[in-house]
Amino acid sequence: MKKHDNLIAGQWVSHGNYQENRNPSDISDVIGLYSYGDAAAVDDAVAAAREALPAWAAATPQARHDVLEKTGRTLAERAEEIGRLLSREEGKTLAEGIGETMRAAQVFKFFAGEALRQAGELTPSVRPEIDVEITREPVGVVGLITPWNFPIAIPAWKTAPALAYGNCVVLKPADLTPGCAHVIAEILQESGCPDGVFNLVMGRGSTVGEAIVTHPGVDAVSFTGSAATGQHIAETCGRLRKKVQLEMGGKNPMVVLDDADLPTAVSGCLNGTFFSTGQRCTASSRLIVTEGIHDAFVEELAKQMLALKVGDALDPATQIGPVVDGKQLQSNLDYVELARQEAHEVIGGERLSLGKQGFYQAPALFLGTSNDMRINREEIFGPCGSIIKASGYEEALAVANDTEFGLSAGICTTSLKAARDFRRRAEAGMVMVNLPTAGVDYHVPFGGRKASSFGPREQGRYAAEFYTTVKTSYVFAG
Ligand SMILES: NC(=O)C1=CN([C@@H]2O[C@H](COP(=O)(O)OP(=O)(O)OC[C@H]3O[C@@H](n4cnc5c(N)ncnc54)[C@H](OP(=O)(O)O)[C@@H]3O)[C@@H](O)[C@H]2O)C=CC1
Ligand SMILES: O=C(O)CCC(=O)C(=O)O
Repeated sequence: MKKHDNLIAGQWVSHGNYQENRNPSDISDVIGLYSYGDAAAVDDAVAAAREALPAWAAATPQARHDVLEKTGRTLAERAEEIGRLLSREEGKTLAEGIGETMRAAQVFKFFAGEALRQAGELTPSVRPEIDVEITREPVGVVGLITPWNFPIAIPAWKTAPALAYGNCVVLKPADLTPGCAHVIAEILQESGCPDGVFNLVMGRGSTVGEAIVTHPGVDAVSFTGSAATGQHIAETCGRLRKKVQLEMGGKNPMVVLDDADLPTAVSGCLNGTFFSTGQRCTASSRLIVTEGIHDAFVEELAKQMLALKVGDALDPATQIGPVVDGKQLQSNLDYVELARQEAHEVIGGERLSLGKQGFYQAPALFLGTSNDMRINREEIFGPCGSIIKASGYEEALAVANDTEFGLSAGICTTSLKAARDFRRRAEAGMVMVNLPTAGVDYHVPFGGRKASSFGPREQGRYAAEFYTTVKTSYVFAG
C-alpha cells in the first residue's frame, strides 16, 4: 500500500502515524496510507514558509504566474485520473469528480493571470508636492484549513490566490480526504514552486488544525467547514489578532412561484438538493413552493427523485454517490427520523445496502413542513430536501430570509418583476434565477452573509481582499 508523506520545505517528510484513506462506496477499498502530522510538524512547516516568504513575496509576477499556470495545466491534463481519485475518496460521481478537478485547474489558471494583473494606485495628495501611492502586499504566511466535500476545488481556490499574491502556505486538508490535497502538493512541486512556499501537513483538526490557527508564525487563516468549528477559529484568531476568512454552512432556499416553468424548476431543485449527495454548503435544502404550483411540482420532483440511481461513485450509471462516511450517514438518518416526527410525510431517506460495504442513502423529500421545524433550521448536509408551502411571493421571500444562514438563494419564475425583486431583497451572498442554488463559477466572488461567512469573499478578483494587505505611501517631491 502506497504511503503518502507531508510536504515541508520542499521535502516529503514522514511523521509516521499512517492512516488509511478508505472509499465510501466500498470501505474494503483502501486508497492509500497518509502520514498524520502533529504540532511539531506544523512548527516545521511554518518555519519553512517563513523562510521562503521574503523571496516569494519579491518574486516577479512572471515567476508566480508560471508556477500557477503549469499547475493548472497539469491538473487539466490529469483530470480523468485525479477525478477518479476524488470520487474514490469523497464519493462524488465520476463526472462530478472530473468536473471538480477541471474547476481546480481553471482556478489555478485564473490566478496565474491575476499574478500578472496586480496594480496599485497613484493619486495626488490633498497637500501640495506630495504623491500618494496605494499598493497591495502579501499578508504573509497563510494557514488553509479545508473540508472534505470539495477536496480539490476548495484547496485550489484558497492556495492559488494565496500564492498569486505572494504569500506562503501551510495547508491542512480534511481528515477524510487527504489524497486530492496531496496531489496538489505533488503538482505544485513538479511545477517549480520553490521550497517552503507551499507546505502540506495532513492530520486531525484538533491537533494540526489547532496548531495552525494558534501558531504565532501564521498571519492569516482561511477556513471552510462547519459553523461550530468556524466560530471557534474566529474567536481564536480574534484573540490573536490574525486575519480570518470563514466559509461555513447554509440552509439555502429555492423559491418556486406559480408562474415557474415546471421542468426548469424541477430539474434545478433535483440538482441543487440531491446532486453531490446533498453535501454542498450551497445545496437547496428548503424548497419554498407557492400554492398554485405546489402539487404538480411535488409530484414531479418526487417522481424524478425516486428515479435517481444511487450507487458506487465510479459506476458511470450512478447519479448519486454514497455519503462521505458512517458518521455523516448516521447524522442524515437521524434527521430523516426527526422529519418523520416533524413533517407531514417523508418520501425516501432510508439506508441502502446495494450489496456493497458503502454508506448509501436514498434521497429524501420531506413534505408538509414549516420553516420553524429543526429540519428547516439546521444544516443536514445530506441528500434531503424539505417542501414548505407559501401563499404567494411575499410570504415565500419572508420564509427564504428567515434563517440564520445567508449563502445562496434561488427563485424559479418567469416573472422579470419577481426575479428582479428577489435579487434585491434576498439576504444571501449569491442569488440564482432559474438555476440551482449550488454550482458556481470559478472567476467571481463566492461567499455569504449572516452565519454562512465571515471576512472578505473568496474567489475571483475579490480574493485579493483577504490575501493582501494595503499600504499607503506618501512621497514629498518638492
Ligand atoms: N460549509 C461547508 O462546505 C462544509 C460544512 N460542513 C458541515 O460540518 C459538519 C461536520 O463536518 P466536519 O468535517 O466535521 O466539519 P469541520 O468543521 O469539523 O471540519 C472542517 C475542517 O476543519 C478542521 N477542524 C476541525 N476542528 C478544528 C479545530 N479545532 N481547529 C482547526 N481546524 C479544525 C477539520 O479537520 P478534520 O480533518 O479533523 O476533520 C477539517 O479540515 C457537516 O455535517 C456539515 O454540516 C462540513 C464540511 C464542509
Ligand atoms: O456550489 C458550489 O459550486 C460550491 C459549493 C461549496 O463550495 C461547498 O459546498 O463548500
